[in-house]
Amino acid sequence: MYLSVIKVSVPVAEVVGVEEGRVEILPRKSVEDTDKDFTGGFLWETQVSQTSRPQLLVFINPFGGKKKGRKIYHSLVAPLFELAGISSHVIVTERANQARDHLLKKDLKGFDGVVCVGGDGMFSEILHGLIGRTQQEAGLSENDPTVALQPCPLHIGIIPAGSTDCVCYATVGVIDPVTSALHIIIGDSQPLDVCSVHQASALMRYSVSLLGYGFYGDVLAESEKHRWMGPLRYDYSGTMVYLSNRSYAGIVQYLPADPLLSSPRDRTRCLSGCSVCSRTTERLFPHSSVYSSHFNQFSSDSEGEWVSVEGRFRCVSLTCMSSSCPKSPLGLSPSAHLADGTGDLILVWDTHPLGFLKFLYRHTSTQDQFDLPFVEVHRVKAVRFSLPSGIDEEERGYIETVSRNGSQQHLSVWNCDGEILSSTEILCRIHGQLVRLYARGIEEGAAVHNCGKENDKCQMGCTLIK
Ligand SMILES: Nc1ncnc2c1ncn2[C@@H]1O[C@H](COP(=O)(O)OP(=O)(O)OP(=O)(O)O)[C@@H](O)[C@H]1O
Repeated sequence: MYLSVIKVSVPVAEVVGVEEGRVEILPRKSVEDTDKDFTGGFLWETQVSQTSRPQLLVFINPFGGKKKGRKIYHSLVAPLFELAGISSHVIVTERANQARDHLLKKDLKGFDGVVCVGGDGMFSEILHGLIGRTQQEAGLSENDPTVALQPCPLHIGIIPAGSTDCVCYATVGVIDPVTSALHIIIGDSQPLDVCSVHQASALMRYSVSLLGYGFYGDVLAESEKHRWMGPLRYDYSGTMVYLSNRSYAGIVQYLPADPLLSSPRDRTRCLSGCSVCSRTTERLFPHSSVYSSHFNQFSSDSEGEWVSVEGRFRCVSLTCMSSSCPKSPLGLSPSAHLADGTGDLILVWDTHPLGFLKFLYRHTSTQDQFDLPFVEVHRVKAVRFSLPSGIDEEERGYIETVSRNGSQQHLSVWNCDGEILSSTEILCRIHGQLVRLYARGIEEGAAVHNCGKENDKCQMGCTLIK
């Protein structure tokens, strides 16, 4: 649908700012300016009502990040929703998991999307609530790791207001509440893969970014002991864990993805309109009906052959997206895709401390972190992790065991999107495009700085990527 303004034609879905006599995209407009820009008088009121603007259920975590969730929503986001004619039902949470429980139990009729105002933990609550609700309604058991989960009909919007906003950063390219609000208003739709994590026949959690055993598990466990330090705890804990120089025994089995479709080392980036993800949409939803024809990704005939490796690892990581963040501009796996139905499995074998430091350091630069003799990366559909015989799962956590060479070692824990898992032996499966976000991926022109900041504001020394 096109809106004609004097002699200029622009797609309605792309218009976010209007002034008499000219039309321009104003992604970083301040709220004070939006009155005259956004409505533009009768013309906008008429046109806006013809487009389908979402009905939203909004959850605000008042304690996320710097505790500014409420302020961010009411001063920056709500005025834009109001101007766009969006009706929103706002719930300020009073406890952890309130949003998840609401989504699992309450009437959601009439809502097009759920918005979380908070950080990655809050996003995870929404994710678990919506996936759980959708499976309940479809009569599917989340505890069965072989079941093809039903995609969620409601979109998720993220208004970043946490101390970690990695999912927002990885799907929008910047951490900015106004930009995210505009993606919601426009009704952008970005599919996202989700990894289910099971122990035996019980669902443990869902993950969209990092599942890490070894180094990343230890850093999370260590940082939990130092929460009082604030965000600095991650740097401190990273240093302490690095200095402890640990490696862990394990058996990793994985189900490779089709190597003809893409590779974790093809040096491409998953950007807005990514062709690999678009082909996956066509494969998963051939009749373009997301909710009626979900492809059974785990049918036994299409599964392929599992590969098994055993040894000692510095870390074992599985990531469903690049997992880029301001500290690691290109991310854990720079060529990973948001919505291709696969994850990247990164195996870092035991090595000398300087080698491992080199690997870690390369995450902060554009150097290829996989181009090291002790590192492997595989694009996979599923991963199983188990302990070699002789190591007891019951002894998980930080119970010390004595390794063969006599030095003291520990079992590690799994870091699942910032939460510690209570099991070591797990089965992970990637569910292609299980949820949709109000986002459009990282735009080519916008991906100027991978730290998400503009040229003059970047203090990370991050590398400019075109
Ligand atoms: N009202 C509440 N009181 C306490 N905890 C809450 C409340 N609402 C949500 N939570 C929980 O707070 C956790 C952290 O929230 P969020 O992700 O928004 O902030 P964050 O600052 O990024 O978190 P983190 O400190 O983990 O980095 C989430 O796991 C969520 O379940």
